[in-house]
Amino acid sequence: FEPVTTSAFFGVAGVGYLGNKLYKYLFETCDDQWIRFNSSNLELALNQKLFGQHVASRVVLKTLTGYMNNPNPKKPLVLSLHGWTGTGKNFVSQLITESIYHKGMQSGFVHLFTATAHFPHQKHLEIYKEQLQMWVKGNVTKCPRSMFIFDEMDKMQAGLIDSIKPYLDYYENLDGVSYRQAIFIFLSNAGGEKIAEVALDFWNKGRDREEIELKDLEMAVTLSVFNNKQSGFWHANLIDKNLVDVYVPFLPLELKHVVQCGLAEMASRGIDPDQDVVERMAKDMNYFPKEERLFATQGCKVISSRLDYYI
Ligand SMILES: Nc1ncnc2c1ncn2[C@@H]1O[C@H](COP(=O)(O)OP(=O)(O)OP(=O)(O)O)[C@@H](O)[C@H]1O
Repeated sequence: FEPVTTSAFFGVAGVGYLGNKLYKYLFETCDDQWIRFNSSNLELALNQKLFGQHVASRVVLKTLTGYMNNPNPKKPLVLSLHGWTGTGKNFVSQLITESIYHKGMQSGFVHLFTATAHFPHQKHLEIYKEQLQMWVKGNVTKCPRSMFIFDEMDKMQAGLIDSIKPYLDYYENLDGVSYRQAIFIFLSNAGGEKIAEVALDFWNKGRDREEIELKDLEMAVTLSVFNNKQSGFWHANLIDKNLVDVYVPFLPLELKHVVQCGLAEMASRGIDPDQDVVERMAKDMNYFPKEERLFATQGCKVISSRLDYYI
């Protein structure tokens, strides 16, 4: 029997320690080396990269900072982002992930579901429900600070979200798993038209867009979500049960925001931003309502492909 000498022990322990360090350096792990919320980064990104969304920007920053700084949240964070197409809902989700996960959307702890891609067949609803439940449970067990983004909520079959409803609730744990560190983000166009009506009303009254507050839009959003029986929210009664922490309204974008998006797109491609080119492109796009031509029908969504014709 050879007693292990102190130096040999520390040698082995040292190699183990270094190995562990190297592993954590190379592979994403569920700890603060890879997952750390940076509120100032989020604030900066929202201020500099997101155009025309003063309400959404404020609500997202406040809610996320409050939740992430709370060591004992009573439930997982549930955000529901609403608005017209191309107004920045996916983009904001991306900025949120980048402020928490070192790898942003590429993180293995961020899970994106799209109704049409992941749950396309109505007849498979029961299987989807089971799979979704297992996926969420399995991933939160692996990493409590997991994020789940559900895009196209209005195309999600009513009933699907039912299966994960218990996970969004105030339980301390379910079958030994606590969901309180998890973040759920729902994206949908529901409420987009009503939000546009409010924005148009402000414009008609000669009021500044920046005067619009969350309270002016909240009712518009919750009512349209509540009244839409087709919506994936309907069956799950997330509204009745107050499981959604905040509804984040996205305003329809105006020509000046489309121009900002165009300039940002040019800069991101390493091209000198050209105001004339971008304005020409922005003016050729479609706007609604027909008479006022105030809001971009496709928001900033098609900018990157459109720009190619004008450069
Ligand atoms: N408000 C905005 N500020 C800056 N860029 C934006 C904004 N809105 C959209 N964009 C740009 O347009 C792209 C498409 O927008 P995004 O996918 O976020 O729209 P969406 O609201 O999720 O649309 P949909 O409802 O159709 O899914 C983004 O990747 C971003 O580059």
